[in-house]
Amino acid sequence: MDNEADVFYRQLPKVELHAHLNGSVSSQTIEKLIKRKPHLNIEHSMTAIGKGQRRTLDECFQVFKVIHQLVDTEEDILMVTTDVIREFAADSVKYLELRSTPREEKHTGLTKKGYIETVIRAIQLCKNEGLDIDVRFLVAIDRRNGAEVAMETVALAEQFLLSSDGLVVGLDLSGDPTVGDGKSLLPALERAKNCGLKLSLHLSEVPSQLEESDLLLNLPPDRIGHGTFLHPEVGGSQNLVNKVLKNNIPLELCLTSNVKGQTVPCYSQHHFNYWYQLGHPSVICVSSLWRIEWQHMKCISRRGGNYSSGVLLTGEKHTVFDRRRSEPNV
Ligand SMILES: CNc1ncnc2c1ncn2[C@@H]1O[C@H](COP(=O)(O)O)[C@@H](O)[C@H]1O
Repeated sequence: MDNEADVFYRQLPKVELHAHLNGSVSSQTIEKLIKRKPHLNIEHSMTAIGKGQRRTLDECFQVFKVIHQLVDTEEDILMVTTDVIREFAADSVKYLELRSTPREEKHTGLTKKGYIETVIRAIQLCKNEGLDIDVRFLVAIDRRNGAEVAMETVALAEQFLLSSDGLVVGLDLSGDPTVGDGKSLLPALERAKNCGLKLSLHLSEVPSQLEESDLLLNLPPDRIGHGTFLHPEVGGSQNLVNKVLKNNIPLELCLTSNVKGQTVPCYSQHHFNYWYQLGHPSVICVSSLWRIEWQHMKCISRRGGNYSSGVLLTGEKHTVFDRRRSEPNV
């Protein structure tokens, strides 16, 4: 049963700016998908990272591959998107930006255009239901798919930017950070920026992305996803930090995701602390299915402090990580 703190965090109005659609599928929805596709022999444990468990980043990406097998028709996408939006609304998220990579599935007839149209239809359905949540969509580029696909994705996003009545607002660059080359994606990202799509880029999620981040920060992006290894203490550089500061680019910090994916050893060493000390705009986000009940908020919030669970509100300085608390078991 929920304790007083759980109820407090759930009811607190929140903003969620970094939620991968297929990373946000709840276990109830996974159940429904598994029932729809028994022939795939997918077990629940293959689609989630449980309480107390950690996985390598690579294993996290294997989980997405399994979920993608379960979500391969317009019908699935409609169900997943409406379920995800309803669940965020039930968690008192008032503004939600979902992001997802449009996929083509030849065996079901799913097209990338149909994928985006279905997500938009789901957002509209939820709006018509009168849910108290404002939802927007970022079309995602999966960096693993290379420059040509990235350019096609931008062309699609551009179409929907003009035709979706304000629902498609931008472009996300994500995918396994150890694969692919950000430099080759630059022309697609520049085109996106020039046509008015907002850019949220996963940058420096792993230490080896120093040069790539340096290059992509010149765009500059409108927001940065993760940014785990930007600062010098963890192998980044002051030059990268200066670029972020100079352009005042907000960071989307996904604490649970980073700890579960083992790019950050524990909450008390999360780079939230670094950017908060600089007074830099940062927003706390969930990222993926390891969105365990907002629990990470408990370790950064002091009673009476000025944090909300989804967004840093005002600037009164106080302990970011209350070191008297033990690490939450999420
Ligand atoms: C753990 N940190 C991460 N870093 C980079 N990309 C990530 C990610 N978590 C998720 N994704 C991206 O989101 C896709 C799943 O949702 P969609 O099918 O697009 O809705 C993954 O395949 C990956 O491309």
